[in-house]
Amino acid sequence: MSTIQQLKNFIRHGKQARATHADDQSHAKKDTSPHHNQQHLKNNMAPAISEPGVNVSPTRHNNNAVVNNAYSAAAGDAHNRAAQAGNAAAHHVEPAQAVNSKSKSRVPDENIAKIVAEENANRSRLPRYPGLERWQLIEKMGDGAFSNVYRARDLEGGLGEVAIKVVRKFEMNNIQSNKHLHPDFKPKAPKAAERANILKEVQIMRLLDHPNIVKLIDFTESKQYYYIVLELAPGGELFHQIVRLTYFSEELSRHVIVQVAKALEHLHEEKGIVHRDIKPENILFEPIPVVPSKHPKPKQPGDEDKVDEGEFIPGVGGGGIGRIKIADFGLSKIVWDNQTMTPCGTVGYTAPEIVKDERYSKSVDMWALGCVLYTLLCGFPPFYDESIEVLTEKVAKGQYTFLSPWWDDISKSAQDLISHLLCVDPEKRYTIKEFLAHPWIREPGPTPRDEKKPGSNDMLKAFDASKIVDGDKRYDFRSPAAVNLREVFDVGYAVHRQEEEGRRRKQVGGKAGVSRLVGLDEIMDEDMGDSDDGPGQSTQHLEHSMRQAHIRDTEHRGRDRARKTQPPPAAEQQKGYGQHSAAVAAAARQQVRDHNRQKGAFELNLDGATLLGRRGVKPVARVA
Ligand SMILES: Nc1ncnc2c1ncn2[C@@H]1O[C@H](COP(=O)(O)OP(=O)(O)OP(=O)(O)O)[C@@H](O)[C@H]1O
Repeated sequence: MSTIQQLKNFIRHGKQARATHADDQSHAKKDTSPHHNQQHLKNNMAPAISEPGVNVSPTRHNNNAVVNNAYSAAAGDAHNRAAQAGNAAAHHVEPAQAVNSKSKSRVPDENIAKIVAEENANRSRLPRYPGLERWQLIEKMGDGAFSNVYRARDLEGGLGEVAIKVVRKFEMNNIQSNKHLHPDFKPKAPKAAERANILKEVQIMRLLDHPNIVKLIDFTESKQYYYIVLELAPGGELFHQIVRLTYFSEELSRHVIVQVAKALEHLHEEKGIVHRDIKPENILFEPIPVVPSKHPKPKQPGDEDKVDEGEFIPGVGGGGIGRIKIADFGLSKIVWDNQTMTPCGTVGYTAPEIVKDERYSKSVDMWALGCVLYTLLCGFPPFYDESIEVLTEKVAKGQYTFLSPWWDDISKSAQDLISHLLCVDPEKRYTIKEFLAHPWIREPGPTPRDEKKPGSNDMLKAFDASKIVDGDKRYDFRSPAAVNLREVFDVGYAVHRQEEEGRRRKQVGGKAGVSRLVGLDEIMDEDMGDSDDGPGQSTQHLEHSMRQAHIRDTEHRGRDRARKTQPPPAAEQQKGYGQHSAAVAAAARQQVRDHNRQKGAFELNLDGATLLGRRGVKPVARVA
């Protein structure tokens, strides 16, 4: 199968559940019927989300008559909304729901629709989940394919504020039944794979303890949900700060990228883990107050909308960005050395051929690190084209440029470092150690930029950042602009990962007897023989071991952290959580589906704008 075909499949199938979920959301949001409005007050009395067959007993929030009445009414309304959501799903022929009745899911259709509707009907009305009584949900911060992420407070006090990822098991169960709608979708055991992926993510996070990696605090589950309790990164995604600041100074870019690199060093060198999804969405941060610039630079034409980064304070940060934390280990793998049976990087001596394999595997993260650094410095990604075919080719051939005039004032040393990361040959690409030893990292000299940067913001405008405002208003990350910027990142990374890992798999597969890299993914894919009737033995085993995985010793760490990470009031305005995710992804994927339907081709569309179309300056490609 061609790379492009694989990519199409990746986009269509890997992300479809998220789109389905988002479609439900948009329908729920659009409901302005009188009935809906009448029920609004009652709805604000959030019903606890019940599990089928589980009685919902009154909690301390609803143990009086008034609230109980409201609860019943709201529960009734939830049924109506569920029906609407169900209809909406049917209109969209979103497979996860449309074929649900044919699946052997243990959760009946109407209950799934009800739960999804209750979860998503009103973002300001937070659901209550069975088994999460210890936590008070404060705010929804983001969502993923099968999950919602909330900021929450520990009602028992010790752990302060955390992020809780609530993962819906039932959608994972149902996604397997999509395959007949997509002829080329032939997963081995999708239910097992999806569930195993979550467990694997938790399993990997349990191994990690680093200041630049979001810590796992606890893992529990109910019948229908997994609950992953995580250290809170109160600033949200770095992505939002890039959109906000347009581009970063070299000092701030270094501050960010060094911390990401330290996290990767821990993963690669100490734990033998590859992250495989390093991108601005998965780089979170702790906010700091912005110190106004002592000598504000005059704004250049085209930079009118750029928010001033403020003073950079060495060792602390700038632009509102303090400590960096990388998150989302959903695609991560342990790279095993199957001679020593230890994860690669954990032993002092490793045979040359293994070092080579290991290097290939980890080099995917180094490529991504180059993409992130490039983007931080200029505000747009290194690889872009409106056509997915051309984009694929550009990524495969490593065709990028340090575009003039945007790169004119960025140091040659930074460009040199990037060129060692965006290097097509993984053998020549910098390792994490080489990266950290580069002069731009170790001996930062004076940086020539920021004096003059004509029209740099126009590049961002190609992504239509018109809704971005400063002050206490939130940015509109649901805009097509943000959709497209994210999509460009996602597609670029996916192309590269698939290309490089596919090539490697072929090479390694052909060499019998040579040590093989075995990711936990592959172990799972091979071992998880789940049937429709229930999880396979390996999944069960893993689930069992995960149930034992309550991480008690984090209570201390949590307490310390809660003290340290109270965001200062000024920083409050800086945060930008990932509430866009589902809507953004839905819009993007809808666009993709429409394009596929209309043209039979897959293209990225920037609302008719080419990346350079609106900038009004002729680009000069200088360095390839
Ligand atoms: N520890 C955290 N602190 C603050 N925000 C977080 C945290 N974890 C996740 N988020 C927010 O929730 C979003 C979704 O989280 P995450 O990427 O882990 O979910 P996911 O289900 O794996 O998503 P995807 O399907 O895109 O991979 C993040 O992009 C971020 O905005």
